[in-house]
Amino acid sequence: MKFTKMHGLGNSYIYVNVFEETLKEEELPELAVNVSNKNTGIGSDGMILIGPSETEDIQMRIFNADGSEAKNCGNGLRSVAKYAYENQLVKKESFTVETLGGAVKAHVYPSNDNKTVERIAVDMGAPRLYKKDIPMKGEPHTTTVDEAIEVDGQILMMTAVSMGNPHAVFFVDNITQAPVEQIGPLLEKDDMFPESANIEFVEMVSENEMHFRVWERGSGITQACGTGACAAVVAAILTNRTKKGIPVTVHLLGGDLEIIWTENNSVWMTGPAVTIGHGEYKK
Ligand SMILES: N[C@@H](CCC[C@H](N)C(=O)O)C(=O)O
Repeated sequence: MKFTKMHGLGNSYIYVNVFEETLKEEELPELAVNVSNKNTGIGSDGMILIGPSETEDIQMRIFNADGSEAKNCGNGLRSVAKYAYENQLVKKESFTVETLGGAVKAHVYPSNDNKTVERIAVDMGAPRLYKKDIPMKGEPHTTTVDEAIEVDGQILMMTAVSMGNPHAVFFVDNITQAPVEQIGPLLEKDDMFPESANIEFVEMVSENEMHFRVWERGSGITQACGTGACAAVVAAILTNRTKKGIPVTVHLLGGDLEIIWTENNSVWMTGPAVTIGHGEYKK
């Protein structure tokens, strides 16, 4: 199986071009687990398939390192956009990508010779806030904004946001002391999230800057999470820490993303994507 390894701010995936490779549906979860293993596989946070779409210009499917299929991936979308443009799967700078979490619009900024792309903006669409859309247990048409929950004997204030995939965001005073490894795995699989959740910790620096750490559903601690960064900015706005229309620089372990929730209810994410290399994986 031919593959390309790419990363967005250190959040790396094995990308498979399924316009060319034929993979069986039933082998995908195990393949994702195997390629992601850093000792016996290639080493990554999961596997992403780039393929044809019946409704959009291209399709992305994302599998976490534990083989679970997720509905969206921000860092993956920027890498998919770069790959699709550089490999001429799309021939325009703005195009649409189908994900299980809905369709999104990507815009690539190519080099002068049009051959390479380093920076990509993605319109991730409107955040979904109702419990039924996260999904979360409870009244389907209510939201979770700065709501107290008890985890591991601690009371934490949680804001829940779906960016096509589920996120629970917690604001902390000092990001270096955020209990990512302690609370992340406990909350990820808590009963209140029937499909599990990505868990994020955020320290506000100002209304246009924040520090961010993540425990990703199905992959654990990663260097960055694009949908998580979008959810964090939405949560900061919902809890009056910043405002719609103000660009926010999100400092993740692997680097920075620019996020803005616009007045017309779209969350834009702008940042880099990098190709690490290509190879052939013996299945
Ligand atoms: N790293 C991603 C998110 C990948 C999926 C996530 N772990 C989930 O299960 O929802 C990103 O950059 O958004």
